[in-house]
Amino acid sequence: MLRAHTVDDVRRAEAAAMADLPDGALMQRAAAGLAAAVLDLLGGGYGRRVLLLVGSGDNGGDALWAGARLAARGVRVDAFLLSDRTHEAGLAELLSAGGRATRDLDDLDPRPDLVVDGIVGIGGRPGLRPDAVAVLERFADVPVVAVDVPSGVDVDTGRVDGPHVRAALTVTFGTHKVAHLVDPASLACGALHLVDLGLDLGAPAVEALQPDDVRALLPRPSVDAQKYTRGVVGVRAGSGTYPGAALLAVAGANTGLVGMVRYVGPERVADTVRAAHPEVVGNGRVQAWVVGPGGGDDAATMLAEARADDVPVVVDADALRHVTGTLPGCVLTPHAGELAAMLGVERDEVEAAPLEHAREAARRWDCVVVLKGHHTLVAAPDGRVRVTTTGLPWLATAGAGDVLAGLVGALLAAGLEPYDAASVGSWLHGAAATEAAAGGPLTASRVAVHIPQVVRETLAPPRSGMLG
Ligand SMILES: NC(=O)C1=CN([C@@H]2O[C@H](COP(=O)(O)OP(=O)(O)OC[C@H]3O[C@@H](n4cnc5c(N)ncnc54)[C@H](O)[C@@H]3O)[C@@H](O)[C@H]2O)[C@@H](O)CC1
Ligand SMILES: Nc1ncnc2c1ncn2[C@@H]1O[C@H](COP(=O)(O)OP(=O)(O)O)[C@@H](O)[C@H]1O
Ligand SMILES: [K+]
Repeated sequence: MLRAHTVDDVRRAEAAAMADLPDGALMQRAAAGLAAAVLDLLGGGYGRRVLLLVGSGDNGGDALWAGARLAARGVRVDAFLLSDRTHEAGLAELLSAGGRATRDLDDLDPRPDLVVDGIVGIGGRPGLRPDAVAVLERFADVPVVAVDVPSGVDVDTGRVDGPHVRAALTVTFGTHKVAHLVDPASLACGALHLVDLGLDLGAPAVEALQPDDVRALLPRPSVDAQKYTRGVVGVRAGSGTYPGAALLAVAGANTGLVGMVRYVGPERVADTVRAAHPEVVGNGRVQAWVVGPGGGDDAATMLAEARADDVPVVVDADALRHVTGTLPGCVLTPHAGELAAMLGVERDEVEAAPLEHAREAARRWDCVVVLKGHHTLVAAPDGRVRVTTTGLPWLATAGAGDVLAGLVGALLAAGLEPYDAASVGSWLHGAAATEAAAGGPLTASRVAVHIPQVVRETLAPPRSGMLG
């Protein structure tokens, strides 16, 4: 599991670790990891040119200590000091290693290969001061390595309300922070690199499933399995106006993860579904329903009929408009526009603070909420949140959400808890999209086709060192 903690969690863990360590030991670990990551990105040291942007706190200290290590490797290092206060020991170390420091923009090497953002870290308030904005604008074409977090983002919420750094790489320390995973701040981080500090941390604020976690959670048939013991998922989707949504939701449900798939909808749509998926049968008992994709005016009835069965329901698309009370055990799968309409706020507000809105929705409807987007959030009513980091922007295509709803329904029917079904489904969906895209465009149907292959690769046992 990739885990992200709040600033308070990190401060507590750092204080505990520092009590047992010599002064400055954590900063040395951080600086060593940062310097190594920078050298890696530069492809070497000697003759390269690096500009450090140095703020007043320990984030600037990390940059200076790392700069000293880079200078010792032959990198030409300039430090631009943004504050009257500077980490003194770090600055002295940089200067004695042959680096330069200035407060004058015009003294800087005009063509650095890389900018290191040590403006602020976890102690920063969101936004940047004009002097920081000016220097970032001057070197706008140069890739930035952010120290700990891209300066200017709100570390605990992932909001970006003002100017902020856009990094190609973020080198963080001890643990990931919420802003590394949650949009829109995650979009400013670039690639992530974690330097271990040996901190002892508690429960994370948000987490992201990794292949091992998905492997452990994936349903698989027991040796004595029958189709009914593996679970049956039912899909109530599609209408005369939107028959395709039924096909896509069924395609997401019918990837072999359950024993059987049922489809309930208009006869003409059912004929199309059966033609494409001969395994699919009609109405009957199910362990989970998927309702809403392409439901149009029938969505309210679909939801009411599914709810009458007292099994978990994945509520998607048109059915989301008919959610009135709490839905314990169920999963809602809105995108930002749909969640905004449900909460009575503007879409922009949800997009600016998806974590806050997903958590609020999960609490309000007492169920798991999947807020779809670049980094889809899966929020549980008790406050836990998982972030999906698989997938790619090509997945933002019509019908992709229908496939996801079907897939999550199948995992629910197979017996996963709603939080696991939603997060594993979203992870598989993203991974299948990446496989389907293979570096290019994709359509929603292709995402469904690639799900079995992703499941296969995820289930394959990790290679043992001894057996090769
Ligand atoms: N505490 C520790 O043991 C460790 C801390 N480390 C580093 O220390 C950082 C935290 O250091 P600090 O607590 O000193 O805090 P920061 O360096 O993040 O920033 C705090 C300083 O920046 C100023 N500031 C706040 N918002 C600003 C803004 N928007 N624009 C300009 N200046 C602003 C504040 O006045 C304050 O002086 C971490 O992010 C990490 O990089 C690492 O060295 C690992 C060990
Ligand atoms: N920028 C992005 N990067 C990666 N995935 C995205 C991005 N934007 C949207 N997605 C994903 O694309 C899918 C779109 O689903 P949805 O909005 O429901 O479309 P539809 O209603 O047409 O099916 C979701 O799984 C969402 O997480
Ligand atoms: K920073």
